[in-house]
Amino acid sequence: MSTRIFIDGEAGTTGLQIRERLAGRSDLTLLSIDHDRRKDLSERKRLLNAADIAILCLPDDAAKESVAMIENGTTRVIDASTAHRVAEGWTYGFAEMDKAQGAAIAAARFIANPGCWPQGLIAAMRPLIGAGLVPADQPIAYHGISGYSGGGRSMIEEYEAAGTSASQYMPYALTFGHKHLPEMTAYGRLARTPLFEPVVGNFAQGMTTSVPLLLETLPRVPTGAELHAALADHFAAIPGSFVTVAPYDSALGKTAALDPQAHNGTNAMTLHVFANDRRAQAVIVAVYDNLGKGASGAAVQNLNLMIGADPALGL
Ligand SMILES: NC(=O)C1=CN([C@@H]2O[C@H](COP(=O)(O)OP(=O)(O)OC[C@H]3O[C@@H](n4cnc5c(N)ncnc54)[C@H](OP(=O)(O)O)[C@@H]3O)[C@@H](O)[C@H]2O)C=CC1
Ligand SMILES: CC(=O)N[C@@H](CCC(=O)OP(=O)(O)O)C(=O)O
Repeated sequence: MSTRIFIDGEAGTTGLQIRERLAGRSDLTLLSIDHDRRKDLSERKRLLNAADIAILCLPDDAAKESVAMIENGTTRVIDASTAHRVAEGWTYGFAEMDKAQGAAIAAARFIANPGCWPQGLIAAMRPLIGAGLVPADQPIAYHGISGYSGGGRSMIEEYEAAGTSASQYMPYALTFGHKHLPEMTAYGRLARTPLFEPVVGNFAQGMTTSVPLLLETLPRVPTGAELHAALADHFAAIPGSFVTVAPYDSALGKTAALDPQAHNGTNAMTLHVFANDRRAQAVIVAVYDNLGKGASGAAVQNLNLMIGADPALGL
Protein backbone atom coordinates (compact mmCIF):
# COMPACT_ATOMS: atom_id res chain seq x y z
CA MET A 1 0.00 0.00 0.00
CA SER A 2 1.26 3.44 -0.91
CA THR A 3 1.89 5.77 2.07
CA ARG A 4 0.30 9.21 1.68
CA ILE A 5 2.75 12.02 2.47
CA PHE A 6 1.91 15.70 2.89
CA ILE A 7 4.78 18.18 3.16
CA ASP A 8 3.41 21.28 4.89
CA GLY A 9 5.78 24.03 3.74
CA GLU A 10 6.75 22.15 0.59
CA ALA A 11 7.90 25.34 -1.20
CA GLY A 12 10.50 26.28 1.44
CA THR A 13 14.19 25.32 1.60
CA THR A 14 13.74 22.13 3.63
CA GLY A 15 10.43 21.17 2.01
CA LEU A 16 11.81 21.42 -1.52
CA GLN A 17 14.83 19.28 -0.64
CA ILE A 18 12.57 16.61 0.86
CA ARG A 19 10.40 16.62 -2.25
CA GLU A 20 13.47 16.11 -4.43
CA ARG A 21 14.53 13.13 -2.32
CA LEU A 22 11.06 11.55 -2.50
CA ALA A 23 10.55 12.12 -6.24
CA GLY A 24 9.97 8.94 -8.21
CA ARG A 25 9.20 6.71 -5.23
CA SER A 26 6.50 4.18 -6.00
CA ASP A 27 5.88 3.35 -2.33
CA LEU A 28 4.68 6.90 -1.59
CA THR A 29 1.86 9.15 -2.79
CA LEU A 30 2.64 12.85 -2.39
CA LEU A 31 -0.34 15.03 -1.49
CA SER A 32 0.60 18.46 -2.77
CA ILE A 33 -1.00 21.77 -1.77
CA ASP A 34 -1.91 24.34 -4.40
CA HIS A 35 0.83 27.02 -4.17
CA ASP A 36 -1.67 29.86 -3.76
CA ARG A 37 -3.38 28.05 -0.90
CA ARG A 38 -0.21 27.04 0.98
CA LYS A 39 -1.18 29.21 3.97
CA ASP A 40 -4.91 28.47 3.78
CA LEU A 41 -5.80 26.85 7.10
CA SER A 42 -8.75 24.79 5.86
CA GLU A 43 -6.76 23.33 2.95
CA ARG A 44 -3.76 22.53 5.16
CA LYS A 45 -6.11 20.91 7.68
CA ARG A 46 -7.72 18.78 4.97
CA LEU A 47 -4.36 17.53 3.71
CA LEU A 48 -2.90 17.01 7.19
CA ASN A 49 -5.83 14.74 8.03
CA ALA A 50 -5.71 12.95 4.66
CA ALA A 51 -2.03 12.03 5.05
CA ASP A 52 -0.55 8.95 6.69
CA ILE A 53 2.57 10.99 7.44
CA ALA A 54 2.81 14.80 7.51
CA ILE A 55 6.26 16.38 7.24
CA LEU A 56 6.25 19.90 8.66
CA CYS A 57 8.79 22.28 7.07
CA LEU A 58 7.45 25.45 8.64
CA PRO A 59 8.33 28.12 11.18
CA ASP A 60 7.72 26.95 14.77
CA ASP A 61 4.32 28.64 15.26
CA ALA A 62 2.94 27.26 12.01
CA ALA A 63 4.26 23.78 12.92
CA LYS A 64 2.40 23.90 16.25
CA GLU A 65 -0.71 25.06 14.38
CA SER A 66 -0.42 22.07 12.01
CA VAL A 67 -0.17 19.58 14.86
CA ALA A 68 -3.23 21.13 16.52
CA MET A 69 -5.20 20.76 13.26
CA ILE A 70 -4.69 16.98 13.10
CA GLU A 71 -7.92 15.54 14.42
CA ASN A 72 -7.93 11.99 13.09
CA GLY A 73 -5.71 10.42 15.76
CA THR A 74 -3.69 8.55 13.13
CA THR A 75 -1.61 10.93 10.97
CA ARG A 76 2.03 10.55 12.00
CA VAL A 77 4.25 13.63 12.00
CA ILE A 78 7.87 14.50 11.26
CA ASP A 79 8.39 18.09 12.40
CA ALA A 80 11.51 19.77 10.96
CA SER A 81 11.04 22.87 13.12
CA THR A 82 12.40 23.57 16.60
CA ALA A 83 8.91 23.46 18.14
CA HIS A 84 8.86 19.93 19.60
CA ARG A 85 12.46 18.80 19.94
CA VAL A 86 12.43 18.50 23.72
CA ALA A 87 8.65 18.22 24.08
CA GLU A 88 6.89 15.47 25.98
CA GLY A 89 5.48 12.76 23.69
CA TRP A 90 7.91 13.46 20.84
CA THR A 91 10.73 11.16 19.73
CA TYR A 92 14.01 12.79 18.68
CA GLY A 93 14.81 11.88 15.08
CA PHE A 94 18.58 11.34 15.28
CA ALA A 95 18.64 7.60 14.60
CA GLU A 96 22.37 7.14 15.22
CA MET A 97 22.50 8.76 18.65
CA ASP A 98 21.70 5.49 20.39
CA LYS A 99 21.34 1.80 19.52
CA ALA A 100 17.63 1.88 20.41
CA GLN A 101 16.76 5.13 18.62
CA GLY A 102 16.03 3.66 15.16
CA ALA A 103 13.42 1.33 16.67
CA ALA A 104 11.97 4.18 18.75
CA ILE A 105 11.57 6.30 15.59
CA ALA A 106 10.03 3.37 13.70
CA ALA A 107 7.36 2.97 16.40
CA ALA A 108 6.65 6.64 17.14
CA ARG A 109 3.75 8.78 15.98
CA PHE A 110 5.45 12.15 16.57
CA ILE A 111 9.07 12.63 15.44
CA ALA A 112 11.01 15.84 16.02
CA ASN A 113 13.64 16.11 13.30
CA PRO A 114 16.89 17.39 14.84
CA GLY A 115 18.36 20.84 14.31
CA CYS A 116 21.41 20.97 12.09
CA TRP A 117 23.87 22.22 14.74
CA PRO A 118 22.92 19.78 17.53
CA GLN A 119 23.75 16.70 15.51
CA GLY A 120 27.52 17.34 15.38
CA LEU A 121 27.66 17.91 19.14
CA ILE A 122 25.44 14.95 20.05
CA ALA A 123 27.36 12.62 17.71
CA ALA A 124 30.64 13.64 19.39
CA MET A 125 29.65 13.84 23.05
CA ARG A 126 26.92 11.28 23.70
CA PRO A 127 29.14 8.25 22.94
CA LEU A 128 32.11 9.69 24.87
CA ILE A 129 29.96 10.37 27.94
CA GLY A 130 28.26 6.97 27.53
CA ALA A 131 31.67 5.25 27.46
CA GLY A 132 32.71 7.07 30.65
CA LEU A 133 35.62 8.87 28.94
CA VAL A 134 34.18 12.34 29.59
CA PRO A 135 32.03 13.12 32.66
CA ALA A 136 28.55 14.51 31.91
CA ASP A 137 29.30 17.67 33.93
CA GLN A 138 32.46 18.54 31.95
CA PRO A 139 32.13 22.16 30.66
CA ILE A 140 31.88 21.89 26.85
CA ALA A 141 32.39 24.50 24.13
CA TYR A 142 31.04 23.94 20.61
CA HIS A 143 32.01 25.85 17.50
CA GLY A 144 31.12 25.51 13.82
CA ILE A 145 30.59 27.10 10.45
CA SER A 146 27.46 26.59 8.34
CA GLY A 147 26.41 27.60 4.86
CA TYR A 148 23.80 30.35 4.69
CA SER A 149 20.95 28.06 3.59
CA GLY A 150 20.76 27.14 7.30
CA GLY A 151 18.92 30.42 7.76
CA GLY A 152 16.14 29.46 5.32
CA ARG A 153 14.79 31.50 2.44
CA SER A 154 15.32 34.95 3.95
CA MET A 155 19.03 34.36 4.66
CA ILE A 156 19.52 32.76 1.23
CA GLU A 157 18.03 35.86 -0.41
CA GLU A 158 20.14 38.18 1.72
CA TYR A 159 23.43 36.38 0.87
CA GLU A 160 22.60 35.93 -2.80
CA ALA A 161 21.77 39.63 -3.16
CA ALA A 162 25.07 40.62 -1.53
CA GLY A 163 27.16 38.10 -3.53
CA THR A 164 30.89 38.28 -2.88
CA SER A 165 30.45 41.44 -0.79
CA ALA A 166 28.71 39.43 1.95
CA SER A 167 30.85 38.55 4.95
CA GLN A 168 32.90 35.38 4.46
CA TYR A 169 32.78 34.56 8.18
CA MET A 170 30.10 35.92 10.49
CA PRO A 171 29.89 34.72 14.11
CA TYR A 172 26.38 35.02 15.59
CA ALA A 173 24.21 34.04 18.57
CA LEU A 174 26.79 35.64 20.85
CA THR A 175 24.23 36.15 23.60
CA PHE A 176 24.68 32.39 24.15
CA GLY A 177 20.98 31.68 24.02
CA HIS A 178 20.76 29.85 20.66
CA LYS A 179 17.49 27.97 20.16
CA HIS A 180 19.35 24.65 19.74
CA LEU A 181 20.89 24.62 23.24
CA PRO A 182 18.05 22.66 24.92
CA GLU A 183 18.24 19.74 22.46
CA MET A 184 22.06 19.75 22.49
CA THR A 185 22.07 19.52 26.28
CA ALA A 186 19.27 16.94 26.54
CA TYR A 187 20.38 14.49 23.82
CA GLY A 188 24.12 15.12 24.20
CA ARG A 189 23.58 13.90 27.81
CA LEU A 190 25.33 17.05 29.06
CA ALA A 191 24.78 18.11 32.65
CA ARG A 192 25.70 21.72 31.73
CA THR A 193 24.55 23.88 28.82
CA PRO A 194 27.42 24.07 26.30
CA LEU A 195 28.98 27.36 25.23
CA PHE A 196 28.00 27.51 21.55
CA GLU A 197 29.62 29.85 19.03
CA PRO A 198 28.15 29.37 15.53
CA VAL A 199 29.41 31.07 12.39
CA VAL A 200 27.70 31.52 9.04
CA GLY A 201 29.91 31.59 5.95
CA ASN A 202 29.44 32.94 2.44
CA PHE A 203 28.68 29.58 0.85
CA ALA A 204 25.25 28.06 0.40
CA GLN A 205 25.38 24.67 1.98
CA GLY A 206 27.37 22.35 4.24
CA MET A 207 28.88 22.57 7.71
CA THR A 208 31.90 21.68 9.84
CA THR A 209 31.60 21.69 13.63
CA SER A 210 34.09 21.04 16.40
CA VAL A 211 34.20 20.19 20.08
CA PRO A 212 37.58 21.02 21.61
CA LEU A 213 38.45 18.89 24.65
CA LEU A 214 41.00 20.03 27.23
CA LEU A 215 41.78 16.48 28.30
CA GLU A 216 44.05 17.53 31.16
CA THR A 217 40.96 18.83 33.01
CA LEU A 218 39.36 15.37 33.07
CA PRO A 219 39.58 13.10 36.14
CA ARG A 220 41.35 10.50 33.97
CA VAL A 221 43.11 11.68 30.81
CA PRO A 222 42.05 9.52 27.84
CA THR A 223 44.30 9.17 24.81
CA GLY A 224 43.20 10.26 21.35
CA ALA A 225 43.12 6.60 20.33
CA GLU A 226 40.69 5.83 23.17
CA LEU A 227 38.38 8.68 22.15
CA HIS A 228 38.50 7.48 18.57
CA ALA A 229 37.78 3.84 19.53
CA ALA A 230 34.74 4.83 21.64
CA LEU A 231 33.23 6.80 18.75
CA ALA A 232 34.09 4.19 16.11
CA ASP A 233 32.57 1.40 18.27
CA HIS A 234 29.41 3.39 18.90
CA PHE A 235 28.62 4.09 15.24
CA ALA A 236 29.77 0.64 14.03
CA ALA A 237 27.07 -0.85 16.28
CA ILE A 238 24.24 1.17 14.67
CA PRO A 239 22.76 -0.73 11.70
CA GLY A 240 22.56 1.43 8.56
CA SER A 241 24.40 4.33 10.24
CA PHE A 242 24.98 7.38 8.07
CA VAL A 243 27.51 8.58 10.63
CA THR A 244 31.01 7.18 10.20
CA VAL A 245 34.30 7.86 11.96
CA ALA A 246 37.35 8.58 9.82
CA PRO A 247 40.46 6.47 10.56
CA TYR A 248 42.52 7.85 13.42
CA ASP A 249 45.72 9.59 12.46
CA SER A 250 46.97 11.91 15.14
CA ALA A 251 49.62 13.26 12.75
CA LEU A 252 46.96 14.53 10.34
CA GLY A 253 46.32 18.16 11.20
CA LYS A 254 44.85 19.40 7.95
CA THR A 255 42.71 17.63 5.39
CA ALA A 256 40.29 18.48 2.59
CA ALA A 257 37.81 16.14 4.28
CA LEU A 258 37.14 18.94 6.79
CA ASP A 259 35.73 21.23 4.10
CA PRO A 260 32.16 22.06 5.22
CA GLN A 261 30.96 21.33 1.70
CA ALA A 262 32.57 17.86 1.55
CA HIS A 263 29.26 16.00 2.09
CA ASN A 264 26.91 18.29 0.18
CA GLY A 265 23.98 16.52 -1.45
CA THR A 266 24.40 13.44 0.75
CA ASN A 267 23.05 12.21 4.09
CA ALA A 268 26.52 11.42 5.41
CA MET A 269 28.20 12.72 8.53
CA THR A 270 31.89 12.00 9.14
CA LEU A 271 33.49 12.42 12.54
CA HIS A 272 37.23 13.07 12.80
CA VAL A 273 39.26 12.77 15.99
CA PHE A 274 42.40 14.91 16.28
CA ALA A 275 44.55 14.69 19.39
CA ASN A 276 47.95 15.47 20.83
CA ASP A 277 48.45 13.10 23.76
CA ARG A 278 51.54 14.91 25.02
CA ARG A 279 49.56 18.15 25.34
CA ALA A 280 46.39 16.31 26.45
CA GLN A 281 44.32 18.14 23.84
CA ALA A 282 41.78 16.81 21.35
CA VAL A 283 39.15 18.09 18.94
CA ILE A 284 36.20 16.10 17.61
CA VAL A 285 35.12 17.43 14.22
CA ALA A 286 31.89 16.62 12.37
CA VAL A 287 31.34 17.31 8.65
CA TYR A 288 27.84 17.13 7.12
CA ASP A 289 25.33 18.89 4.90
CA ASN A 290 23.00 21.19 6.85
CA LEU A 291 20.29 20.46 4.27
CA GLY A 292 21.16 16.72 4.14
CA LYS A 293 21.81 14.96 7.45
CA GLY A 294 21.15 18.34 9.09
CA ALA A 295 17.55 18.58 7.85
CA SER A 296 15.95 17.02 4.76
CA GLY A 297 18.12 13.90 4.57
CA ALA A 298 17.43 13.13 8.23
CA ALA A 299 13.69 13.62 7.62
CA VAL A 300 13.72 11.11 4.75
CA GLN A 301 15.82 8.68 6.82
CA ASN A 302 13.20 8.96 9.60
CA LEU A 303 10.36 8.49 7.11
CA ASN A 304 12.04 5.32 5.81
CA LEU A 305 12.35 3.98 9.35
CA MET A 306 8.68 4.79 10.09
CA ILE A 307 7.39 2.84 7.09
CA GLY A 308 9.92 0.00 7.28
CA ALA A 309 11.60 0.93 3.97
CA ASP A 310 15.31 0.58 3.24
CA PRO A 311 16.79 3.37 5.44
CA ALA A 312 18.91 4.59 2.52
CA LEU A 313 16.08 4.87 -0.03
CA GLY A 314 16.30 8.24 -1.79
CA LEU A 315 19.42 9.23 0.15
N1 LIG B 1 17.35 25.47 6.48
C1 LIG B 1 17.90 24.57 7.29
O1 LIG B 1 19.09 24.22 7.19
C2 LIG B 1 17.08 23.92 8.34
C3 LIG B 1 15.77 24.33 8.64
N2 LIG B 1 15.06 23.68 9.60
C4 LIG B 1 13.71 24.08 10.02
O2 LIG B 1 12.77 23.71 9.04
C5 LIG B 1 11.70 24.64 9.05
C6 LIG B 1 11.60 25.25 7.68
O3 LIG B 1 12.81 25.95 7.44
P1 LIG B 1 13.29 26.39 6.01
O4 LIG B 1 12.83 25.41 5.00
O5 LIG B 1 14.74 26.69 6.14
O6 LIG B 1 12.48 27.78 5.89
P2 LIG B 1 11.98 28.56 4.61
O7 LIG B 1 11.74 29.95 5.08
O8 LIG B 1 12.89 28.34 3.48
O9 LIG B 1 10.58 27.84 4.28
C7 LIG B 1 9.46 27.88 5.13
C8 LIG B 1 8.23 27.62 4.28
O10 LIG B 1 7.09 27.65 5.12
C9 LIG B 1 6.10 28.49 4.51
N3 LIG B 1 5.25 29.06 5.56
C10 LIG B 1 5.55 30.04 6.43
N4 LIG B 1 4.50 30.28 7.26
C11 LIG B 1 3.53 29.40 6.88
C12 LIG B 1 2.21 29.16 7.33
N5 LIG B 1 1.68 29.86 8.36
N6 LIG B 1 1.48 28.20 6.72
C13 LIG B 1 1.99 27.49 5.69
N7 LIG B 1 3.24 27.70 5.20
C14 LIG B 1 4.00 28.63 5.79
C15 LIG B 1 6.91 29.54 3.79
O11 LIG B 1 6.15 30.18 2.80
P3 LIG B 1 6.57 31.69 2.36
O12 LIG B 1 8.00 31.62 1.97
O13 LIG B 1 5.67 31.96 1.24
O14 LIG B 1 6.34 32.53 3.56
C16 LIG B 1 8.03 28.67 3.20
O15 LIG B 1 7.63 28.04 2.02
C17 LIG B 1 12.02 25.71 10.09
O16 LIG B 1 11.35 25.42 11.30
C18 LIG B 1 13.51 25.58 10.25
O17 LIG B 1 13.88 25.99 11.53
C19 LIG B 1 15.58 22.58 10.21
C20 LIG B 1 16.86 22.15 9.97
C21 LIG B 1 17.72 22.85 9.06
C1 LIG C 1 23.12 29.29 9.58
C2 LIG C 1 21.86 29.38 10.43
O1 LIG C 1 21.32 30.45 10.63
N1 LIG C 1 21.40 28.25 10.95
C3 LIG C 1 20.22 28.21 11.77
C4 LIG C 1 19.87 26.82 12.17
C5 LIG C 1 19.36 25.93 11.09
C6 LIG C 1 18.60 24.75 11.67
O2 LIG C 1 19.02 23.72 12.07
O3 LIG C 1 17.39 25.03 11.86
P1 LIG C 1 16.25 24.76 12.87
O4 LIG C 1 16.64 24.51 14.24
O5 LIG C 1 15.55 26.02 12.74
O6 LIG C 1 15.53 23.61 12.44
C7 LIG C 1 20.40 28.99 13.08
O7 LIG C 1 21.49 28.97 13.63
O8 LIG C 1 19.39 29.46 13.60
